[in-house]
Amino acid sequence: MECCIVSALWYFIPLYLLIHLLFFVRGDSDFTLMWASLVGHRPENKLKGLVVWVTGASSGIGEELAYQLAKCGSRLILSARREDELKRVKRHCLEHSDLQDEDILVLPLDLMERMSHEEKTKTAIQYFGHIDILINNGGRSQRSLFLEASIDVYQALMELNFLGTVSITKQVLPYMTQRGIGSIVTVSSVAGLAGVPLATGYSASKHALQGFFNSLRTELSEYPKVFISTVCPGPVQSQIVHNAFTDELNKPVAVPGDQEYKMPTSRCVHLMLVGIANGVQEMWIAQQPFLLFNYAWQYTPTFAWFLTKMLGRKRVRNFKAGLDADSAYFTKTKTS
Ligand SMILES: NC(=O)c1ccc[n+]([C@@H]2O[C@H](COP(=O)([O-])OP(=O)(O)OC[C@H]3O[C@@H](n4cnc5c(N)ncnc54)[C@H](O)[C@@H]3O)[C@@H](O)[C@H]2O)c1
Repeated sequence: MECCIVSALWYFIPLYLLIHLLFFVRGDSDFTLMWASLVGHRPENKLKGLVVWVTGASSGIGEELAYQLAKCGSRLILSARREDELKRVKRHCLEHSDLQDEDILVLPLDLMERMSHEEKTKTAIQYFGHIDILINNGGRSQRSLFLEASIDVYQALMELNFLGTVSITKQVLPYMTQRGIGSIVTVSSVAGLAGVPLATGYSASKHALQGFFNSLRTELSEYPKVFISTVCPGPVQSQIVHNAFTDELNKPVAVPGDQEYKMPTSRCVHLMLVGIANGVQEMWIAQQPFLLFNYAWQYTPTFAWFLTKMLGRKRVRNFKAGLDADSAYFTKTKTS
């Protein structure tokens, strides 16, 4: 009998390790999220009927969040600065889901206008009665060298990505602690875990978010049903490069480059919703080699530094030559 168990283990353990290795190499999310997507709750079962507030809902990840949440049957509050774009997203949601007009509130909001956040939150609460999930998604990236960029750009990045997010959270969280239930989900980035050349201010703002929400999660331990989640995507198809800050405020990115090599927005958002449905606290969502890079940062930082310097040098050189800095990681450098 003992002999049978030992020989079964001889087969089982390598098979188990092989499955893990395959997921590791082929996967596009961390182990916890991967596990949740295999055996966890389905978003369509868990998120139906919940009230979800999405900031930055007018394009990219936020727009796709609106579409997939609408299909799950969540009731939505859609926020960004441009009302016409939000109305377009709302129309699309209504055309492709069973939601009714009254299930979606368009609530224009500028994350940088912090004085307005209390009133906006009251409007949302008055409309739906409560908020189940706040998804802090709105934000902008950066494409400029620190030596060339104005300090105003750094101020704007912190005001928008960090303080804007903290400000909305400050307004919404008391309603959740009062009810004893709710989720605050914040879209951070791989740049919130590791350093990224040409994005020193962006990376700093996302590191700030990581530090803030990791601390807040611990502070809220007496509210076991109030969840704090951070999402760390690698490159995802969206308008993020077009909308990035450069070395001066209001100066557009010269060479946004193509987005094709990045993770499809729908895949990223699907994994996010799986993570939200299963209360995953930190989600790493990235195609390879970015996912491996995250693991390297976590477990072998010296090796990660070596990689960062090698790839970073290439990225900076391409940028200085006026080429698209991003696609340089993957293909021959592209000029448009
Ligand atoms: N796309 C990626 O590769 C990637 C990777 C990691 C993290 N992220 C993060 O994902 C989030 C969404 O970005 P995206 O990729 O969809 O880019 P995007 O540019 O397509 O969307 C950004 C959204 O934020 C909104 N926004 C910008 N400034 C705002 C302001 N002052 N007030 C209110 N809303 C504002 C925009 O209107 C838009 O709706 C961001 O927080 C970004 O940092 C993106």
